[in-house]
Amino acid sequence: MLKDEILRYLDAKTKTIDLQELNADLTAGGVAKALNAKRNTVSLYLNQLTKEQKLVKIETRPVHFIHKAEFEKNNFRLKNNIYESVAKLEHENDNKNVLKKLTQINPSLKESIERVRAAILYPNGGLPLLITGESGTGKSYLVSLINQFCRTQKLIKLNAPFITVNCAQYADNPELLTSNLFGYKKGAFTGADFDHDGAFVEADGGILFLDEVHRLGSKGQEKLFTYLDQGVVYPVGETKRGKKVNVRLCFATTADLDTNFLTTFMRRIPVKITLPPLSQRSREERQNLVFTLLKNEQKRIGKTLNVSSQVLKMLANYEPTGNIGDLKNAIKLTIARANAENKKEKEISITASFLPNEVLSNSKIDTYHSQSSSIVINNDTELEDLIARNTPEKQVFLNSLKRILSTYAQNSRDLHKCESKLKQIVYQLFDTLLFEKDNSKQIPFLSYVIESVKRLFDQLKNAYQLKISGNAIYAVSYYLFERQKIRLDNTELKNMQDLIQLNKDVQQRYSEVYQYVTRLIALIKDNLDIDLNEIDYILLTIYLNKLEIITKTGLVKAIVIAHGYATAGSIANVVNRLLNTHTLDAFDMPINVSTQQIANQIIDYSENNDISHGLIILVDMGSLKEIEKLFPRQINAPILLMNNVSTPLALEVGESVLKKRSFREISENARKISQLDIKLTYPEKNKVRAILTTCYSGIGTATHVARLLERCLPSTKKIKIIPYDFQALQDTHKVQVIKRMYDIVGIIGTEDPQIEGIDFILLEKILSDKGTEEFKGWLAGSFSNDEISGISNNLVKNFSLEQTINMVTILDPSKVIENITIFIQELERKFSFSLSNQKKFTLYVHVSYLIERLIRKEENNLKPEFEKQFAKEHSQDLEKINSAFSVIKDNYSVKIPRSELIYVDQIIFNRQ
Ligand SMILES: Nc1ncnc2c1ncn2[C@@H]1O[C@H](COP(=O)(O)OP(=O)(O)OP(=O)(O)O)[C@@H](O)[C@H]1O
Repeated sequence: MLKDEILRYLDAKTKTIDLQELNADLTAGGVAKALNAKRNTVSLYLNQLTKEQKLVKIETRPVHFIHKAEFEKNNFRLKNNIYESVAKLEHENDNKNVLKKLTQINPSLKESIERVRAAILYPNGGLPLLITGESGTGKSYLVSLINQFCRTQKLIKLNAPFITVNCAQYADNPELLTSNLFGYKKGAFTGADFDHDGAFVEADGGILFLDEVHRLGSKGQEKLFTYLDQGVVYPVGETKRGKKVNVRLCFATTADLDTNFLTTFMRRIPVKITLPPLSQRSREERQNLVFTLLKNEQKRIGKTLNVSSQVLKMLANYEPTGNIGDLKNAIKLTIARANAENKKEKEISITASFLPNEVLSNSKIDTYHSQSSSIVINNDTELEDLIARNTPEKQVFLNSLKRILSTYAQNSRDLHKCESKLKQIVYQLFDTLLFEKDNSKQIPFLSYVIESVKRLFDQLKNAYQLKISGNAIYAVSYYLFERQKIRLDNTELKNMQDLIQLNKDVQQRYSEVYQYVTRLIALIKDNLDIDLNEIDYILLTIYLNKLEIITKTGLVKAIVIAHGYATAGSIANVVNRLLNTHTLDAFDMPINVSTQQIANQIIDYSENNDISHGLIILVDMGSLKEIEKLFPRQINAPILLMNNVSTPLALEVGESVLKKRSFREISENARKISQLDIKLTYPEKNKVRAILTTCYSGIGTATHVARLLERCLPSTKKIKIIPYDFQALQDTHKVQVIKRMYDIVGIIGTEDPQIEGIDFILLEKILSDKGTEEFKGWLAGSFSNDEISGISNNLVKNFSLEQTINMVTILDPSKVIENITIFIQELERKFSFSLSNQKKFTLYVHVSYLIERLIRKEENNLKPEFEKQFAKEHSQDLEKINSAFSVIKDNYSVKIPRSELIYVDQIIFNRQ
């Protein structure tokens, strides 16, 4: 069939490909001509084969096609099957470091590999190399890596030959071996009917690998001297005119060097290395090899592997006589068996029952490493992540850092392009530190760090009025605990410039979380004396951004400023204790402090605390006039300034803050307590433009929508995106406060809160022509036309359903969509109605977020009385919703709490 023919043809052509000079043989026209077929039909098949991942398409002009597997065999792995250019394709070449990678996985080979490198890089064609080692220790494998290394380092041409001759195949016929190696002349022996070039001539310009070289015998070895000494080979039957060839020689043998080789031959091979058998490798190294082989198999079959800890342990302890070769076969067999039993499953569990008998009986009992847990290996799992489980913390840390920086550099230093990849690396790092390292021991310093981080988080929560999930405390504590052991010197951070740039990008991209992290790091430096730098800003910000950090709906901040050693502090203390919560902050000022210094203190406070809901300042001075004047415009919140502070006044204010009284009420009540001046100022001139996001199903989803939107806007902060609780937007008083603080441009959400004078765009309509136009209109005052058209392009990218769901969950979005679609169909069937698109969209967003919350065991609480009453009134409907959730419950092993059923009911029926 033509399609197969095309594949065979390109397979052959790819063998000798030179990426720098792609020729016409690899184009549709070239293929059509060579196979004498119609160009259109050939094009059709070429594209089909590309889709089937058998070919790789390079979109040069004209377009070229190469055989993927053949290319990867000789060169490097390709992640995609379509590339814009040869340069883009070459970008994937991480084989430059194949030898380095080998030593990362096999530390026992480090010294040998150093010598191999030195031999290869030796001027004028390198030095011959002899590799010894038991069968299956990886001799041939090492030579294949040497081959890749030579090509990618451009030591030989990309299409240079790589010829292997297994001398064992000629065990009984040394003459045949010699003639195959060196060639022969016509008539040299019976049957030599024509001149024949041997392997040496074939390998000219490339690599010749002689495996089982001890089978060469002494005569064969002697014949090699001529080449080794003069670079010339003499075909059998030719004694005068030798042929000059340039071949890099690699030899391998399982035999003893002293008894099987001529000493004169041995003397001519300057570099000899021995690969150790599995039994002489460390447990970590054997485990690394198991990971490597498992990952290779996973890639081959394309399914997710869930490998039990028992299997991991047994494989790591297996020391067969056939070494890595046998280990590889055992792993192949195990996975084949597991796969055969679970043919239809996309994820296969690899348990001990699938292991071959040899592994079960030969694997040593493991008593020492009883900690290890099972692992999941899927398409996204990188070998580095698996290896990290075995590596010392500093190495894990450095490896992650290097991967972050190289990913960033490879993506043209554009955070948007590599955001998800970076997140994956960071989450993996934290997971490794949290779950994989042996944290079971009681370590006093770790307990101290946990206690301190708890305290620091409390301060952070107070400063910014945040709600931070409990996980964060442990994740950050373990991180810091490991981090303080690591001292990084500058030589380890070669890409300092990139680091600084990435840090800036992260700051812009996640400005809100970055602000918290900055404060957190300052607190850590002060309290725990751990030295942190840009790296930590980047890692902590990306990690904490993943967790739910929600600004609690608005408490006003209040501070007491008084002269004297502890006046302000003691007033605030009393009030905080009486109110049983941290409500007031305090600043004690020296007696002779200037008003300007006080103002500076306040500005400083406003920069480190979330005062967006307002700031009350209680001072002990007689006149406010002077202070008020000193507040420059940068304090961007309403400020209520009161003088003559006393404990009763502070208590009244503290209580009012907790009760969320308005500034007007607070002022009136304060006047009842004492004689005082009160000034209220609004930052009218500096009002920030803001777009609000809201979602019927709660602040969590609104926050996610806000993040999606932030991704679309340039990071100029000309417009703030603020998530708001839908219920809060129903409260006219709260809306008034928001309006006073911000110039609200519009609201985007899943339900219109119907605020007078403020435009609303339905989330699902934002991509419609009308929605996008309206949104662009909102931006007109703040951005240039170019920026606006960039933003509208970003909208299309970020607001597809898949993207939206991708953003709100860590789960596989396509699976999530699939399951929610079934859930919605079930709902419609059970209630015999059909939901509007808007409702469906809301359900997709809400339920995907809900699944993730349930997996993380975070609940969305309702007031108990309300929940009870609601459940009583609508029990049948809640039951139907619950049973429609079966698909979600089964697939994610979660239970749906009653409060969540009520949320869904509210979305469907708008019931309050
Ligand atoms: N470090 C390694 N990482 C991953 N796979 C390896 C490694 N070393 C060897 N292998 C794999 O193990 C198998 C056996 O290795 P190889 O054939 O290179 O061993 P050998 O020493 O040449 O054996 P023999 O002497 O029997 O020819 C091969 O399939 C190879 O791909």
